[in-house]
Amino acid sequence: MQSNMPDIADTAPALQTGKLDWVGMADIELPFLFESRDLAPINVNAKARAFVNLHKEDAKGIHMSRLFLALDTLSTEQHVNPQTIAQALDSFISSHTGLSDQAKIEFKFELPLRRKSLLSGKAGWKSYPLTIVAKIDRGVLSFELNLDVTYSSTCPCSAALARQLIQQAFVEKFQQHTLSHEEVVNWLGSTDGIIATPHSQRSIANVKVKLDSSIREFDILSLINTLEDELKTPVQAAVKREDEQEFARLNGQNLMFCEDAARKIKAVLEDAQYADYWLQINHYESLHAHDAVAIAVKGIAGGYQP
Ligand SMILES: Nc1nc2c(ncn2[C@@H]2O[C@H](COP(=O)(O)OP(=O)(O)OP(=O)(O)O)[C@@H](O)[C@H]2O)c(=O)[nH]1
Repeated sequence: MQSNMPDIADTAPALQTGKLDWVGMADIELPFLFESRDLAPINVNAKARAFVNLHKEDAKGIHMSRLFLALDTLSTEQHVNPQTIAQALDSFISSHTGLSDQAKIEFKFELPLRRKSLLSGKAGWKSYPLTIVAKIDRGVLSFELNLDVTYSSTCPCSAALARQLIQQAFVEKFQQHTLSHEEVVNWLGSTDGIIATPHSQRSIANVKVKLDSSIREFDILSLINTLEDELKTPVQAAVKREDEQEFARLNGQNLMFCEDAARKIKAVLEDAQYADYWLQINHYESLHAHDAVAIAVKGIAGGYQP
């Protein structure tokens, strides 16, 4: 049937000749089973982008269906891991002999993970936005992860200003007489004892890391744990009162500007020895209607740009 049909991608002349960097499809719906170290295979609903370059200057076009069907195999017959992604990239190239020598796949999805509460022993689901970019360029494979981690940041400046107001309130209230221990404890437990509170905000660390091309498996859980352990105040899933109190303590003990968060994350990414990294810290301010942002890269030649 197909052989009787016109196939203009193969036979028609290009309207205009020239090489193209990427040609393919975006926003492809692709549910699949995702594999990563220390996690059971997870069902995710990804949006995929699939591309090859078109280096044959006079070819009319690429064969979109061949890319689409290779992704479909990944979705229906395989689990997604570095090996199966590499196979799909290889099939992109081998199905475009003479047309392409580079291929790229991007998967964007939310990774749902069970996360433990701080103290109460409960657990709940928390989703992490994740993008995986895999490329093959003249036989050389590369992987990149792009992950968002959401946390709470309490402003150190606001905390200092609030402390000053609390001191002033104390001086005004108790200037006349000597205090008993009980009076101080009672006052500290009253609303008057905390006359001002520092502002804190929901914040997001966007982190992009380049992985070693020889990796056998993804290790998203350890990257998330490393980032959250460093920030100390990740957004929580299940929360009982004891967890909320612990969260308040952690916020009070980890006051941070966006610069502080950026330096913490930069240090852990350096320690983890990623081939390259890029990070952007976003503090979605509750004081301002605008946001506080800090950006850093590893700074290698030809690497990520800030
Ligand atoms: N190259 C290209 N194809 C497009 C575009 N928009 C839609 N398509 C369609 O993508 C469909 C699949 O293309 P092919 O992979 O060449 O399909 P096919 O010829 O049935 O598959 P093969 O026999 O493997 O070549 C065709 O029907 C094209 O019309 C576009 O902008 N560029």
